[in-house]
Amino acid sequence: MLRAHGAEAVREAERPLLEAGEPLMLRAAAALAERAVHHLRSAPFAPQVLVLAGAGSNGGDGLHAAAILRREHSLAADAITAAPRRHEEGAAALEAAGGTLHPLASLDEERLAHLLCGADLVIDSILGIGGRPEVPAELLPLLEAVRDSGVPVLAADLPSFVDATTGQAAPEALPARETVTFGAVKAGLLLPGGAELAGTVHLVDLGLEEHLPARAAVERLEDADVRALLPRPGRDSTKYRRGVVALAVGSEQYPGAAVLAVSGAARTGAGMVRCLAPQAVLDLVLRARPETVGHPVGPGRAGGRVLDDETLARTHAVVIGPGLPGDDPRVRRGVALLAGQMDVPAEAPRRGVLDAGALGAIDPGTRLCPDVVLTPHRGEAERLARRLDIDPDLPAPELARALAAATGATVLLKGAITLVAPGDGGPLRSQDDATPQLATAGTGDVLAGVLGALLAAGLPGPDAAALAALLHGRAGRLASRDGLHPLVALDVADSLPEAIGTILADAQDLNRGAR
Ligand SMILES: NC(=O)C1=CN([C@@H]2O[C@H](COP(=O)(O)OP(=O)(O)OC[C@H]3O[C@@H](n4cnc5c(N)ncnc54)[C@H](OP(=O)(O)O)[C@@H]3O)[C@@H](O)[C@H]2O)[C@@H](O)CC1
Ligand SMILES: Nc1ncnc2c1ncn2[C@@H]1O[C@H](COP(=O)(O)OP(=O)(O)O)[C@@H](O)[C@H]1O
Ligand SMILES: [K+]
Repeated sequence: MLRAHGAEAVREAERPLLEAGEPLMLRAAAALAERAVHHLRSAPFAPQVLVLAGAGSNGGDGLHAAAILRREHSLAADAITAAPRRHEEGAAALEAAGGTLHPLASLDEERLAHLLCGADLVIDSILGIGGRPEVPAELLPLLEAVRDSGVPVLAADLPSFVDATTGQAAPEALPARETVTFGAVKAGLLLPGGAELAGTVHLVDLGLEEHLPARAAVERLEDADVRALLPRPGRDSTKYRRGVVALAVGSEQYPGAAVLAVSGAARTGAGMVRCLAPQAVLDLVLRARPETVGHPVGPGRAGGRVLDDETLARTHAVVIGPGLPGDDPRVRRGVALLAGQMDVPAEAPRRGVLDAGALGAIDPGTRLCPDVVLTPHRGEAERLARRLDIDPDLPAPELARALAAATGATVLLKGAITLVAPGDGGPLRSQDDATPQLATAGTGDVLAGVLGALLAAGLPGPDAAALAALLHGRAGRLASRDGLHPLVALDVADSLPEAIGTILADAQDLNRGAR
């Protein structure tokens, strides 16, 4: 699990080490220099490095790194000082190593272009965790020139003009090939904004770990976590023990959503998938997925109980919403079931997914638990926020957190980066496993099914939600050959077994290697 922290937590953690006289900046600079050398390994003879240095400690990191590149790697490294002041100790180190510092104000357009023309790598050390996401006017031409030059950028600690805690980024901030981050992954590197600029994140251990708060600000599941979390069948497994999921999905208007959600659940390894839908929808589902257990919802029974008490007691999670109009009786009953407002046996599931059409049935009085997961995309989240009297324009992390706090449910906010705000107030999860090829109708229905299967298997809501986002994103990448070609939603469901198998097989190989 990647665990990231906000700026304040990092400053607190580094304080005791700095007070003890630990040379943190020199260590950070040495690691930065090492990564620069790594990136220059296939560069032409005598490569050149250009450091953009701010006045704070981030600038100090870059200037010391340039000095180390000169002293220890015999590389030509110089700097542009991007602020009226400069980091004096770093500047002195670079000058002593034979480097040149060009004050930005002294460079005209031609001279700047000339410097960039000779550079093989730019180190962005204008701002670190002290940076605000606004670019001063005098720096705009510099950033534009670097961007236009196409020279790869290595960001020191985090891309400049990104808020280390929220990820908020200035539109002009420089995208990096890699971010070499010091002591701890910064939350802003995992959140929308910063994540798009960071490139690969390389963490440098500075001994901060034991001083960081036990609770991270943002977490991200990785492949090793899939192995730990994903239940796999054993010799004593039965279809009931693996988890039974019931999906109230699909209508005359949107019958295909049922096929997609059911396929997502079945392909994730549910023990049994029940589908509660009109007969015409069930016919379609059964043609695609004959293993589905169908429960017809007739016009006469539309408002009635579709599952009897005994069946309900042997169902472990429900998925309500994909392909349902807001006034479908299954929506009202499903929300009432999950909110505990229905007279059902004690064993009836109180865990499940509210998606699409079911999100409209949530009002300010609806109280849910963290094992119920709401899965809105941005538009649905904004509509829900308005009904719950929450500012719909909040940045994504805050919007997800506010919706979770207002409902008690876990909120999975879909997007290029999928955010999960746990209903119990736990750390935000941020999953960046997807491909833009997933932006096509019906892929969200598949996700609801995946999540339903994981909840039915007994995973806590926040874990199930983050894991579902990871598996769904990975299946999308597989289905599109890493974003190379278009996919349709059913391809994502069909790729789930291979996506899961690949992650588990790789983990097994790693384990063997360690033995
Ligand atoms: N964590 C660790 O263990 C280690 C951390 N280390 C390093 O320290 C870095 C943090 O250093 P830092 O505190 O000096 O802040 P940094 O980001 O360099 O500069 C902030 C200054 O810039 C200014 N400013 C802000 N926004 C601005 C804007 N938009 N446009 C223009 N100016 C702006 C602001 O001044 P203000 O405007 O507020 O007066 C402020 O003074 C950290 O990221 C890491 O690289 C390592 O050396 C050792 C190990
Ligand atoms: N640009 C993108 N990059 C990566 N993933 C995306 C992007 N756009 C959408 N997705 C993913 O595709 C899915 C779309 O879901 P949703 O909007 O509910 O579609 P639908 O309602 O048509 O099923 C979500 O899992 C979302 O995270
Ligand atoms: K930086």
